[in-house]
Amino acid sequence: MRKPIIAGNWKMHKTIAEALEFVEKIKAEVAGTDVETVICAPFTQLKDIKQAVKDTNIKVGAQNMHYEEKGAFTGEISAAMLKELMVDYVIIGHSERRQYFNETDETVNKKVKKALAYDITPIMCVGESLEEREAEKTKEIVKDQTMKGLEGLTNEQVSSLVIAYEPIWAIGTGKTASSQDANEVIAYIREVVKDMYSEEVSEEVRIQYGGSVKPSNVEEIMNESDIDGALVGGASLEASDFTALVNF
Ligand SMILES: O=C(CO)COP(=O)(O)O
Repeated sequence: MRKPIIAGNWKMHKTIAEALEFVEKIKAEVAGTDVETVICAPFTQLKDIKQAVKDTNIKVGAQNMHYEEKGAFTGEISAAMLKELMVDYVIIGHSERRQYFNETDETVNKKVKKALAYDITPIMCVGESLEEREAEKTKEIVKDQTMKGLEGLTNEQVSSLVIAYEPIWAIGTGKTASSQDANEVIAYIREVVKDMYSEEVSEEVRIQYGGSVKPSNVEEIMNESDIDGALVGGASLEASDFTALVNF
């Protein structure tokens, strides 16, 4: 059985004080859940959040990292730096990073490998744009991104990571893919993983949906056969919404 995983992606929101206030509000509310609960926060908050959740089941993720070990990469953060903070997850290849920060399938692949080498679980994002969807290229795009992103990994590594299917047109727009559509694409990604690795790996890898997930639609999405979780932007910023998502 794949453990459900709800992850909040705060993007560029919250100060440390606001983050800690949020954590205090959700701690008790998510204490009894079997759902893996993850907060992906900006770098500046990670240390304090990790400290604040230390006696809870809440996991902490970063939103990006560099693939090199160290060096002259002004403004970047390495896997070792995240590991030092005991970060559990790292989002890799979010569409906003692909769009605004030149992230490519090749850098995504390098980052996935580096995160795994440091025992940080990657949440690797894939997803098509509106033009690509309208041109009926959704499957082609997600297949390409999945294959390139996961290239050269072991079965065990792929089984352990998380993939997030986030159609770009559904991010922050209020437009959600219908749960059936999202499930169909996610089942297809599972097929791609099966062809690349094995049936067992494809049954073990967890695949989330992301794009305008909110308390009112999370249950329907989570009830789909192939969707194991959600990667949530806007609705993860309010403690009451986030706890509702985790307790879907
Ligand atoms: O990009 C997302 C999560 O990574 C989705 O954002 P929204 O939930 O705000 O649409």
